[in-house]
Amino acid sequence: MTDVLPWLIPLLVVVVLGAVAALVVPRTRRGKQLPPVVTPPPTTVQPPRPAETAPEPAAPDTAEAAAAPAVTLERPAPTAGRLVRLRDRLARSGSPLGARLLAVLSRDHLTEDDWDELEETLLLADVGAGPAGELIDALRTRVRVEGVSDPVAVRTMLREELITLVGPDLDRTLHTQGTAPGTPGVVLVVGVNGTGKTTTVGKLARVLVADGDTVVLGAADTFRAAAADQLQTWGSRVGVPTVRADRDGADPAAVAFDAVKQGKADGVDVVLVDTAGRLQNKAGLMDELGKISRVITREAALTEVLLVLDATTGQNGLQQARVFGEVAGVTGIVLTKLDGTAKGGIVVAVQRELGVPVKLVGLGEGPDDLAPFDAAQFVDGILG
Ligand SMILES: Nc1nc2c(ncn2[C@@H]2O[C@H](COP(=O)(O)OP(=O)(O)OP(=O)(O)O)[C@@H](O)[C@H]2O)c(=O)[nH]1
Repeated sequence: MTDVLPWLIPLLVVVVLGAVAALVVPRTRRGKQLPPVVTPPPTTVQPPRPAETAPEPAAPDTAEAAAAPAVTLERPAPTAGRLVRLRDRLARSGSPLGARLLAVLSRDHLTEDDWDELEETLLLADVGAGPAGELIDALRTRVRVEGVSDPVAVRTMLREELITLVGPDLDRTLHTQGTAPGTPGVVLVVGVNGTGKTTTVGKLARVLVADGDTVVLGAADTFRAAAADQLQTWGSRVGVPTVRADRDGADPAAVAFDAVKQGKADGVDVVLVDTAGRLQNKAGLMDELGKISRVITREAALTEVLLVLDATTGQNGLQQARVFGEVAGVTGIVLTKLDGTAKGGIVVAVQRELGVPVKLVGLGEGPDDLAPFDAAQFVDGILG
């Protein structure tokens, strides 16, 4: 017996420990310590990819270095003064308008034909009949009363009247601040396909990052397969994560909801949600955008609904604007591709059409070619 005792004691200890473990583990599994069984979520948060412009990593010394390539984030250009910086683009796009107006107004003794020519120039630049008529009336009155003739005075007069037409007092603030403590501002970006929505969301993320905000992107354009990749690349360049669906054609409202939820959980300042741009019938559009808005507002208030319009599409763009204005509760307009058109007058027309101010303008395909809109700077741009 004394020979067996040294073996028996450890054996007993092992048996007792085994019994205790058998009793405790199942209980713990039923309790709170262990995570619940997780079903795969419909969306995933994609951390920023290494920036495309990151330098090629040097040959790594260790396996760890190879697994973690250096990420070089881009530093977006400051937003202050962007429109002034991009003024040459406007001057190029608007010069026929500005130059032609000035040329006619500088003539001695303006005739009826001259006034007709002015009106036609405004109409060709998509200003719209109503606003064009108002501008002509205002200019006629001033020419009659003030007898303006010297070129500098003519330019000043035209500048003042154009600024009045564009609306210097409209509130063009981009509402990106959450309305309740702990909730992000939520910006929903809508519009017809190809107008530049995804690009605008990417550029806007850079604007916000440049201004010191933290951002999450929601890729709710689940219709175009490449849109989420495109958005994720934009975000990656400035260290902004993208919430996206795991499969094409997923419910855009679910993605929008998850993005806002994620933004709230992460305590970010702003969530930007990109949407699909197909213009089906009005009822379908209304259903889809309505559902997206409804599910978002379960998590946080929508602080801005931006309608992206392509400035080169003229009257067609206005027609689209009308439909989206009716169904999406648009609070601001982004006018893209102003660099590619001489029809800067669309700024005036679209504001009149929707009763909503232009808040941002796209002036090129470059990452920082999006500028906050300002009436005076815009007019200076088109007058050259
Ligand atoms: N010149 C110029 N091109 C622009 C501007 N904004 C966007 N684009 C270009 O317009 C094209 C379409 O842009 P996207 O952002 O893919 O358009 P989208 O509205 O998201 O399109 P869908 O996803 O199909 O709905 C791209 O080639 C952009 O580079 C701009 O301000 N100026």
